[in-house]
Formats: sequence, structure tokens, C-alpha cells
Amino acid sequence: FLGLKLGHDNGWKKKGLKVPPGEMGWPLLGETIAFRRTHPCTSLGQYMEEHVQKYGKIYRSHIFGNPTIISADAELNRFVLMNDNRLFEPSFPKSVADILGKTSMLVLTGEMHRYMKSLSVNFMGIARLRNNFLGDSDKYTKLNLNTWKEGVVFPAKEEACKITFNLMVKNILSMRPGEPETERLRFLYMAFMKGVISLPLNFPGTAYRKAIQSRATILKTIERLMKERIEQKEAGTDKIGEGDLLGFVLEQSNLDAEQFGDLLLGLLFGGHETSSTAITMVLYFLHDSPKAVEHLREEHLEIVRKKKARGETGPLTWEDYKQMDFSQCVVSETLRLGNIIKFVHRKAVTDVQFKGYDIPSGWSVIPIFAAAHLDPNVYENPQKFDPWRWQSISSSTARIDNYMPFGQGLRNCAGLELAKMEIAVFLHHLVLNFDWELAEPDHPFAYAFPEFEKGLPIKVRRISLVN
Ligand code: HEM
Repeated sequence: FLGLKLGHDNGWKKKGLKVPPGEMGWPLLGETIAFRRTHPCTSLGQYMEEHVQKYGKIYRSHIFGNPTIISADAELNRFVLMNDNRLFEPSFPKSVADILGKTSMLVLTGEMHRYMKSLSVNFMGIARLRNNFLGDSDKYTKLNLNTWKEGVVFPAKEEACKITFNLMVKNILSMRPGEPETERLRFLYMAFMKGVISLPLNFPGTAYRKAIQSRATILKTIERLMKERIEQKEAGTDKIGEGDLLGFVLEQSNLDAEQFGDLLLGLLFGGHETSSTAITMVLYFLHDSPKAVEHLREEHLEIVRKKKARGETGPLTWEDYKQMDFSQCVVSETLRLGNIIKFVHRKAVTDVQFKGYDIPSGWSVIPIFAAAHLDPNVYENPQKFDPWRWQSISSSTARIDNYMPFGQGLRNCAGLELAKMEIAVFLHHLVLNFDWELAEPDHPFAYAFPEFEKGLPIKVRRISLVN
């Protein structure tokens, strides 16, 4: 995404606008390299820290080829998100937008965005979470955890990816784990994903070129599956109905294959890497917090005891899920300290004023959510993984702009309830069945997404708390 403009646009000076202080860096690159320099997810990194100290929480820069306002100011961050589609819109580089697709929810604006969003939100609404996603989440988590072998070192991130991918493709396309078609789609999706976050070099062999090819193959598969489903409907042999996103979309909308493909890729892109990273982070943070593991065990044992008393032997139910209060504190704390989406990209569509500064039309704006999450004036001892803080959080700390792991407003996360549920279900089976240790030191670092350099290698020991 490196900007290749030869100089910096100084039109704002001529217009007499008062843009925030800052520096525009090198003519070609601006400060892109420093901004992208990796650092632990539990910190803002040297670049941000130095700039905030020098210029304050709102400063200007030149990143990814555009003059940019970078905001570590929680109020500005909220203002930007609450004015999405009015004063601001998403600003993906063209190369990323091309791969995501022209009808991807992530790049759409206006009515079409609203429409695609409402399809997704309805698809992942409470009724469906309760009746479909919860049971599947329970099943696929158990299925995966049953493959964990005692004493063998394995990368936790890979297993978390399998759980979240299987859950998504089962609910989107009724594909089952391990089947050849599922594995083929997983392979194609991985290539797609790598290309979205790579440099946009469209030459044979590059990650970007492979992603374009994978996207085309995925769209062909979708077209075939759609055709088959329509034929089954017409022949009266369709058993799935609205049981998956494909059936739901065929009933409730008239999206064509490409639009459905963009929806599928948007949901996978938005929901797979994020929630699998969150599951991996839970293992990472809890490893150093045995007291939290103990507290979780009490909570989940109590759920099992109550289930038994009711004579229930089946998978987790909605009533069980609703009792996972401390688990939700662990989820909130993991998302605060782990900063899975550290920032988002927006562009001002008109000149905007905020706190005495001007944000010129066309400039990028990067709200840094992580800034409030790690602010000692908001969270006491912010570097500490402390799930209990969420049991007695003060109303000023809980202010919406101080906690935005899922964004805010029109473009907030379509899968936030699903994500919280996936992590809580994982916690249930994890703490009741395993002790784990980190086989080698590994830490989450902020790249495009947080990454554990070694995929978080762990070693597990089975325990049997439930008899
Ligand atoms: C811990 C896990 C997750 C985190 C931290 C997360 C975070 C976010 C954030 C911050 C945004 C806002 C992006 C923006 O403002 O530009 C977002 C949007 C979105 N997320 Fe999530 N997400 C998670 C899980 C999921 C899941 C499980 C799904 C779906 C299966 C999902 C689907 C989406 C979609 C479709 C959008 C775009 C919404 C729109 O453009 O209106 N996310 N997510």
C-alpha cells in the first residue's frame, strides 16, 4: 500500500485550514514504514507513543500514499465512526477493494452497504445464534479439542483457525469439516487472505496474484453451488432451506453469484482471522493467569452440575451460555489487551471540524482503538490482564468510546455476538478438559492482523473434572 505520490498535497495551507500538528515524512513514503513497524499488540508501539508525546493525541502524517489524520483520541474515534457514510467513508486502497470485490460489505457505502449488512446481521441474529451457531460451535470445538494429543507440541493458532473456519463454512454453505470440498475452499481462502494483506504486486507468483486467482476459483465454486441449490429447490429435493446463508440469501434476496461470493468472502475475512486470533490470545493470556483459569473452572463446572441436575446430557444450550458471566469478562479483557483490530481506515468526504482542528476533504483518518484500551487514565494498570476489572467497571471507563474492539455505528462488527459466543464455548471445553503450557516463548505482534510468530506452540495435559 505504499504511496507513490511524488510530494505532499499542501492544498490545505492555501485554503487556510488548521490541520493538526505532525510531520509528513519522506516525499514518497511519508511515514508508512514507521507506522507499519511491528510491535507487541499489548502496546501502541514506539512510533505512536513518540508522536502522541510530541504532537498530542490527534496528529497529521502521510501514510499509505495519503495525507492522514491519526487519532489516539477516543472522542474523535467515536465521532468518526458515528459519522460513517455521512462525513466519512471506508478507504481501502484500490488493490484491496479489487480483491474484496465491488459488492463486499467492507468497501460498499450507502444503501447497498446497509442492505448487505442487514442480510448478515439477520443471518447472525439471536435466534440463529441460539438455534444453529451455538450447537455447531459446541460440536466443532469438541471435535477439534478431541484431536489434541498430550505431550505433543502444536501451534494453537492453527487449531483455532480450523474451529472458526469449519463453523463459518458449515453455516454459510453447509460444508462439513474434513470433506475434500471444504479443504479445497480452506486452501483457496488462505491464499485469498494472504493476498488481501500483501503488497499489491500483480505479477506471476506473488501473493496478490494468487489471491486474485483464488477469488476467481471461489466465485466459480459459488456459482456451481448456487445453481445446484436452485435446481434442488425446483425439484423439491432441497433439504437445507434457509438452514445456511446460501439458502437464506436465495429466499430473502436476489443476490447473484458474484454478490453472494463477495458476502461470503467478507464474512470469512471479517470473522475467521479475528475470532481465531482471539481464541489463541485467550490461551496466551490465561497461561499467565492461573487464578482466572481457576475462576473459569468454577463457572463452567457449575454449568455442568446444573445441567446434570436438570437431567441434560446434550450440547451447551442458550441457558448454559447465559451463565458464562466470568467468561465474558475474560473475553472483554482479551479483546481490550489483545487489540485484534488496532485501527480502521476512513476518508473524510468533506472538510470536517473537530476540537478546533480541520480535517480536509479527501484526507485519510485512522482511528486507533488500541489507544483508549491501553490508556492508564482509563484502565488502571492497563498492561495487566485483569478480567475481574469488568465485574466492577465504572461508568466513565465503560463509556462506549473507551472500548471499541468491534468498532461502532453503522459499520460496527456484524459478528460480534457470534465472536463472543465462539470464544466462551471454547473456554468451556478448554478449562474443563485441559491444562496447557506454552512450549516456547511466543507473543502477539501487530502486523495487518496480530500474529504470533510461531503460531503459539503449546503442550497440553488432559484433566477430567467432569465425570
Ligand atoms: C473477536 C473477533 C472479532 C473482532 C475483534 C472484530 C472486529 C471488527 C471491527 C473492529 C469491525 C469494524 C470495522 C470498521 O469499522 O471498518 C468489524 C466489522 C465487521 N465484522 Fe467483525 N470482528 C470479529 C469477529 C467477527 C465475526 C465472527 C464475523 C462474522 C462472521 C465478523 C464480521 C464482520 C463484518 C461483516 C464486518 C463489516 C461490517 C460493516 O462493514 O458494516 N466479525 N469487525
